[in-house]
Amino acid sequence: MHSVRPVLIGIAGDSGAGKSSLVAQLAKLLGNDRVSVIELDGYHSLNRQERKAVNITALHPRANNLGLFIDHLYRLRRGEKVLRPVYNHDTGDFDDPVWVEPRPYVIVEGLHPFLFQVAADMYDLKIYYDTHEELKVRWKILRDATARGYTVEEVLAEIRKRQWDIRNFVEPQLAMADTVVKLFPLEDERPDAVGVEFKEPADNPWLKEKLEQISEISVQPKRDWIGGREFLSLSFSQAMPVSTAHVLLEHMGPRGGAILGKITHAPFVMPYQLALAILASRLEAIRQELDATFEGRGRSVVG
Ligand SMILES: Nc1ncnc2c1ncn2[C@@H]1O[C@H](COP(=O)(O)OP(=O)(O)OP(=O)(O)O)[C@@H](O)[C@H]1O
Ligand SMILES: O=C(CO)[C@H](O)[C@H](O)COP(=O)(O)O
Repeated sequence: MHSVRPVLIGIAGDSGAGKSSLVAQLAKLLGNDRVSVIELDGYHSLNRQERKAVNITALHPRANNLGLFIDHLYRLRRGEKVLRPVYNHDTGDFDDPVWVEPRPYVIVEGLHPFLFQVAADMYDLKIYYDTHEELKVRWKILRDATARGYTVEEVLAEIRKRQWDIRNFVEPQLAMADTVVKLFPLEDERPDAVGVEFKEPADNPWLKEKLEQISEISVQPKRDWIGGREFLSLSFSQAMPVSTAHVLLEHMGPRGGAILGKITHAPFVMPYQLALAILASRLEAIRQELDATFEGRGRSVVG
């Protein structure tokens, strides 16, 4: 058992939003050996055939063993390793489970990481990945019709079938998030050209406060209401000079500048690259705070 608990991060969002891709890139920036990933698809309670037989989508909580997941989250937070189940998207069935160690960062990504309050309370940061419908559908078709063995018509039919479950079991997590990251299409031919909007609760606007400290950037947040809660929204739709981004990242956390250096050496930073750097720097800052707290307690208490 570790004496210093991991930083727990939950990344919620619909299928095809880009969660796994985001996590892979964050892990690279933080150091793969410092990150453990929990893919929530492993906690499906029914395989593909069984879901079809009872006519339920993977988004319904009943198609998932969220009790086991919450138990694992609790154990990881305490610094214990867990035997996590694995879902195989090639076969539509389960593989052998694998052990997950509580490394300095544990990132949980999937459909329901903080649907239930008892889970939501355990995270250090809850991110809702709210990719614009146009990108999400394009990306899901591209992926499911190549890597997951579906036809385009099957993917479109599945998306239509899932709408009620998305509204009821995935989107409610929007209002629980510490930050909502919305990717949106730009009028740009390049397939990777996406804009990024950060929405933060008005009572805890971490990014807005950091941006306000940088004279090179003028911040004009827009107000937004999600699930009865006020959010402030900050939008990035243009490339930013790397020198400005560097000043910003240095304000964000202990390794902000170094993280940016790992992402690009170009003179300009694209919005998605900036978002990655901001998120990784925020996680480094949380890790540092947690280490300082445990240092103060003599590094022996698991919180
Ligand atoms: N920022 C991005 N720019 C371009 N393409 C992207 C981006 N993020 C993700 N994609 C593409 O979208 C597809 C879906 O992404 P990913 O598998 O990460 O989604 P997901 O949210 O983890 O989905 P699921 O929950 O269904 O597993 C991938 O094939 C990936 O190539
Ligand atoms: O919503 C999803 C999250 O990835 C998938 O559709 C779900 O995991 C089921 O996967 P598959 O379609 O490969 O059986």
